[in-house]
Amino acid sequence: MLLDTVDIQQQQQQQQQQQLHVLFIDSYDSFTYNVVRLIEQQTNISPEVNAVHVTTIHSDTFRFIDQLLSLLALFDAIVVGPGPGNPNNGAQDMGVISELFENANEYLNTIPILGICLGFQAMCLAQGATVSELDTIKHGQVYEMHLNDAARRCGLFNSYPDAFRSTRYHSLHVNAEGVDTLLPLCSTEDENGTLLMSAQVKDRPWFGVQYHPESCCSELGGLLVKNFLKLSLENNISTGRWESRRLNGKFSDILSRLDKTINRDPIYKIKEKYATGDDVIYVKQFEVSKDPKLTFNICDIIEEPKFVMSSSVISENRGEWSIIALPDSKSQVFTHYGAVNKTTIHNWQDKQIRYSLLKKCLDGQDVDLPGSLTVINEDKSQFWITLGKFMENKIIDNRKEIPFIGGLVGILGYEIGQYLSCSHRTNDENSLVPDAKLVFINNSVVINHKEGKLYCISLDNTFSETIEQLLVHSFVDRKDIKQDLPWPKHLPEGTDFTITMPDKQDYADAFEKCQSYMHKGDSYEMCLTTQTKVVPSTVLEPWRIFQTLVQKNPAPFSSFFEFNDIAPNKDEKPPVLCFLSTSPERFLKWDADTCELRPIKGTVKKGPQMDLTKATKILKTPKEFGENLMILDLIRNDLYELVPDVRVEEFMSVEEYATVYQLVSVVKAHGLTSASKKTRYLGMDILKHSLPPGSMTGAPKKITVQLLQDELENKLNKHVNGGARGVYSGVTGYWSVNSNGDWSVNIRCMYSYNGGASWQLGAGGAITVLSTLDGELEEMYTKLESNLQVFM
Ligand SMILES: C=C(O[C@@H]1C=C(C(=O)O)C=C[C@H]1O)C(=O)O
Ligand SMILES: NC(=O)CC[C@H](N)C(=O)O
Repeated sequence: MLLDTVDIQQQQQQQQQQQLHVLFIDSYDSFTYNVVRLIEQQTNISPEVNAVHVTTIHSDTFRFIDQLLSLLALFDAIVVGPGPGNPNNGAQDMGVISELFENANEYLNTIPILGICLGFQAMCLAQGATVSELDTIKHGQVYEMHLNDAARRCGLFNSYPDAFRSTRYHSLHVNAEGVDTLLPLCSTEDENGTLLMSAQVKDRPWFGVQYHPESCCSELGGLLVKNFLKLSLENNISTGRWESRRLNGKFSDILSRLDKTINRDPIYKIKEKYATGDDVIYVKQFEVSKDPKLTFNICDIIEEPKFVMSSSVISENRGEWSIIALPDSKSQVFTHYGAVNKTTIHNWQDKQIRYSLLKKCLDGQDVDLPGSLTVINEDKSQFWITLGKFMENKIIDNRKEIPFIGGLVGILGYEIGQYLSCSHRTNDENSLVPDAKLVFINNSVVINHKEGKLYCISLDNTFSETIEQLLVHSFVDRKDIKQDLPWPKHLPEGTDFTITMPDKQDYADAFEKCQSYMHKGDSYEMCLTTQTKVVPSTVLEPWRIFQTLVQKNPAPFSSFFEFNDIAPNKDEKPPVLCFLSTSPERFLKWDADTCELRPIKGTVKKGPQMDLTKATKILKTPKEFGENLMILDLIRNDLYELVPDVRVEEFMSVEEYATVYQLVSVVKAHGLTSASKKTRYLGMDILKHSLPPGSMTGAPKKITVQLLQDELENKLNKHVNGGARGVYSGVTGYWSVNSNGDWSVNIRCMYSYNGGASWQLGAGGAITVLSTLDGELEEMYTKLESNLQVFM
């Protein structure tokens, strides 16, 4: 049946009528989207209202409160979210939020508001309560909440039991004693005494909770939100707000403009259908040994340049596959230099491109671009779009069961992530350091260790016959690969290494500063990292060092990347970026429809006195539990920002590695493909949005990475490139043309920006209020030693 325009308009109006519109004010927190989705998940608010639309803005989206006030008639309720900072600091920490609560006029008094943590504190402060530091701070700790009689009557806790458990993330607390306008509803007990956990502003539809209903360890968070929405609806009906809602066209315009104040544009539009690429793709499959050492045996006989993403230990769902990517003269190399906002694109070892010329381009000089070279002036956010545009025409619908069939492989450094500035040059040669380097691979050898299968794959039917024959001759149908790698376990004798470590006192100072930020409420967890520099007396081949590394520290994500992408020339030495890693940590893996993150947080050193049972006990204590929970909630937030269906699939498992035990959680997002066209994202979008990895930053991410970069690591690591983390703390992996991707966190790695003349090693760990200086120093040294041992 055809509907005429009037019918459509009526239908749209009805739909809008059945939706509540909530304005969420975010203070740059890392749990924001956990709350936003919790609100959106509430359906059946009443027989008439069955959906909620949330518009998220930042606390500084509007400079003046009047701009915000003029919009409030459009919304059915406001949620003021959690966040870093202290409400006593007013607009400096809270943007327009303080004024919102202080602006108590007749009109505002009728608007339903729910304040969470920081939002709750700001609401109470405006009523005359005090907000001050807790003696014993609680970050990522789960406590029992107790309701009082008033809670029973107010509706916010409708259908609640008397007690329930919820997560707390706060350094500050509210004391509302003697404040007549505040009605306490809920409290908890701990070393600090009895603490206010929820209150209502009397005679107003303003509520608040100190705890975090959205945490994955909180009980009944959804019910709290649903009750608030019900109360909001009832309030709005009785005050006439509901009737007077704007339902005209302007309303949707304003909403969609507000929705766009936070940019979540995908890096490219996903097509409905992709070509299969059957006419060009070449896949040849062989039976081989299941031993993961096979990868290294193979690497040893392939003399061509190669990038290796391999496993030296096989675990369930990790390290089952190894990839040997073979760049060739058609491979395009994408390099982004954040310090000068430039991206270069050129073919692998294009003989016409000299490094001296590339340098001139980067310095901004006007030169004719030779050969395949393109230089684009763009910042890092635009760089993602460049990658997206390039891949748009490469995606094919083929062999999805193989994780990698060709595509972009490489490294995304720490500073390419959000909220960080890139101004990264090497101390010694003052040369620019790339913030990202990715190479498009046509030819690869991909191995499934679980099934003992090897694939020679080419995207353009150019797989080298010589290599294929060599592989068949040496490995196919042979189960007897060399058990001991044919490599020596130690670096050649006679090489001396000068090792510069971070200064212990500098580390202690940075640790103390972290404690003070966390006590002030600016951060809940800070991943403080150090850099160590190693200069060998003679330059050793990176491959030679990798051989030693993988034997000494086996891990599911061992990577070898030597970017010889500029052809060597006798007059000049391009600064080759080398990256050797034995990372235990997956950051993000995706296929067309799902993505998985695997944050590691919580570390215990192995030793004669430490077995799995003991380690498990330690890893389940409040310190390690809180550390992991904070990052788990942060990761959920990173995913929830783009995808509505996010689940915790594994909760704090203990995993054993060569030198440590670690606490690992797994979070998955589902339904990437099934999302509506407007909200459809790729794994690469999720990667862009969630870098830098939460396990390397702490929480809340924005303020924490800024404090780490500008106040702490610039001093602590001044001996290495001005304290930039560079490739350390970034990610390494691939975006395959069959829509799969897998990226590991760049930890337990070493990297050189000068072809091996000097090496750097990063190591660190999350600091919380429960950390001790000695404990953190030991953790940092343990991680550092796991790779530094190669040189000792
Ligand atoms: C910072 C590092 O590791 C990170 C911090 C961890 C922790 O605090 O327990 C664990 C794994 C990594 O996410 C490192 O290894 O250098
Ligand atoms: N999670 C929060 O909102 C924390 C609020 C405030 N910064 C505190 O630390 O108490």
